[in-house]
Formats: sequence, structure tokens, C-alpha cells
Amino acid sequence: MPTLAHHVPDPAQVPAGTTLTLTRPDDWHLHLRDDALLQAVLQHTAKQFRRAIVMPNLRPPVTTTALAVAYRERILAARPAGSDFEPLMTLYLTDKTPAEEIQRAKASGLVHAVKLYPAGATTNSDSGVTDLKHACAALEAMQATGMVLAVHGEVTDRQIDIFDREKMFIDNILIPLRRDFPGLRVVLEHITTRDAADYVRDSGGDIAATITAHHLLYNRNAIFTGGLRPHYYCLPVLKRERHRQALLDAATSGDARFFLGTDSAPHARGDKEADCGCAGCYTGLHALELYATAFEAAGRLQRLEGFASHFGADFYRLPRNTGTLTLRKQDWAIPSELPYGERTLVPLAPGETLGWTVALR
Ligand SMILES: NC(=O)N[C@@H](CC(=O)O)C(=O)O
Ligand SMILES: [Zn+2]
Ligand SMILES: [Zn+2]
Repeated sequence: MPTLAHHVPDPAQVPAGTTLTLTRPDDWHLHLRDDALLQAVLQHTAKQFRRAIVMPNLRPPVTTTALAVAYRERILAARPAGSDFEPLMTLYLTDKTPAEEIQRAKASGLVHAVKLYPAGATTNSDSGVTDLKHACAALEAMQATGMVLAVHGEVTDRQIDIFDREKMFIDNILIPLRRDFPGLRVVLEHITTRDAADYVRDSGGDIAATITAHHLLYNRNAIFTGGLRPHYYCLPVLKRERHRQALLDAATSGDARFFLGTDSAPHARGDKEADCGCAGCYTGLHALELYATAFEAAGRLQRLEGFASHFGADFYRLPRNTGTLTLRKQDWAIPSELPYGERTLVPLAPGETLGWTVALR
């Protein structure tokens, strides 16, 4: 097997032992799953983040406020002892979501976004929206109540090259949608291209984007280094280096429209190492260490706090956290796998060494 050691960039800019203290960060795009997998991953996220926007793509999907409230209870029950982690719930938009469901979600105070999965775009998206014209009533209610629309921004037409699906979504779906609903508050999730970063930076109105650690650290070569690397496969798929550079520029620019969303998306090892492997990278274990590595490589560690701890809360109109988290420049070996039940989970960059450790909170 070829070594993966060259994968994580090797910045070596900051002396060992340096510490970086941030306001406690939040994760604005996270998959926690359910049952045994929820049990396995929640402890990792709860150590790193105070709050997270929890994605609703369970089977069956979280389509109602009642389901979101019940899911929230399961998450709270799975927290490690003493944890004050707070799940921020989302609803899964379908062709049939009624306006009243949006009003109920808003009134609950527990649902903070509604998620648009174009049907078939990604993991567990088959109940997603087939055509936005079916979602008009829900979108109007979202616009009226200020509920955030969180978007998986890829077209699903198989004729379109997979590397072009994000740009095509912006041009053909997002721009017309925002023209029809100018007051809609939108987060374009897990952006992967220069086109998306330019669009979010330059267009007017209430729009922001989340950026994952893996899209800041890797380009598409990572999927094919010496052979096929399923643990680097996610959607939207990693892109060319020039896109990675644009994302790193955006994340480290200090522009409040760009903030942290890990898109940590755990799948059992066997479900990724398969004929038709699942999309998703597991970064819940070491998200902040990965982001710190990317920001350090860009020479912009001082911009990490805004990105990780301020801008997302501001966009979601939630108070910024109190308390702090400290990262220390200290080598830390990423485990090659993690047990959960009878199965295992492979974190991003298994077996590699990161230069940062979460020291204390
Ligand atoms: N990002 C992924 O590759 N996978 C996510 C779904 C998603 O966020 O699109 C998952 O739920 O596994
Ligand atoms: Zn997605
Ligand atoms: Zn996701």
C-alpha cells in the first residue's frame, strides 16, 4: 500500500507548543445518524462543538417538527455525562411539505433550518424535492418566517458531468430561486468550487456558505492516490486544486458569509469499501484539528475564530457561545479506525499525524 503521509499538508509554521484559544465553536452542518452510530459519533462532536445544525437525512427522513423534536430527544439522551452540547434541528423538505409545517417548526424554537436535497443528489435523498415548483408554499412560509433554507447545491441530471453539478445548480436553480424569493435566507452547504465561493461573496441578500475541512485540505487527487481511496469520497465530490485554493481564500478571508460546517458524514467501513460505496467523510473526530491545519497552511490562523465560532451564529441569529476551547500545536495520530457496535468507522486521513490537538475547553 502506498503511504498517505503526503496527504495532509505539512505547514510547520507555528512552533510546537503554541496554543490557540477560541470562543467555543459550532458546527453548522453535521450528520449524527441514529442508534449505534449516533452513540459512537456524538461524543466526538460534543468534545469539539457547543452546538451543531443536525442534518435530517435519516431513514425515514425528518420531515416534520414532531419527528425533529423526537430526534432531538434521542440526541440529548446520547450525550456523554456532563455534556452541554446542543443539537439545532432541521427539517427535510419534500414535494409535500405544507406551509403549516414550516410555521410549526418556527414556533417550536428548536428547528433552525429546512434542508433542500434535490431528489437523488446524495445519501438518503430519494424523498427530496423533485421540482422546486412543488415546494412554493413551504418556501413562501420560510421567507415570511425567516426560516433558513439549507441547500445541497447540485443538479441531479446524470447527463451533467459530476464535477459541474454545483455550478449548474447555482446558475439554473439557485439564482432563479433567489429571484423568486428575494427575502429567503439561504445557506449553500459544503461548497466545493470557485464558482460557488464567488457567487456567495458577490451576490446580494441573505446568503452564506458552509465549508468542510476536507474541501479545504484536499483536491480530487486524494481520491485516486495510488489506488481508489473511498474514505476521501464525499458529495459534492472533491474538485481541482484551483477550487480548493478558492475555498481556502474564502474561508480565511474574514468574510462573515463563510463559516464552518464539517459535513461529517459517518458510514460503516463496509458501506464505503464496497461496489457502490457511500459518499461521506467522517471528520467529527478531529474537525478542529483539520481546520487548524488548513488555516495554518494558509498563514491565517488568526481568522479561524470568526469562521469557527462567530459567523455561523450571527447568520443563524443565535447568540455567540461563551467559554473557550484551546488548540495546541502538538502531533496527534489519527486512529486508523474506530469501533462502533460490531462494525467500524474510518476517520478521514486514517493513520496520519495532525499537527494540532484539542487541548482543553
Ligand atoms: N456529504 C456526503 O457525502 N454525504 C452526506 C450527505 C450530504 O451531505 O450530501 C451523508 O449523509 O452521508
Ligand atoms: Zn449534502
Ligand atoms: Zn451533509
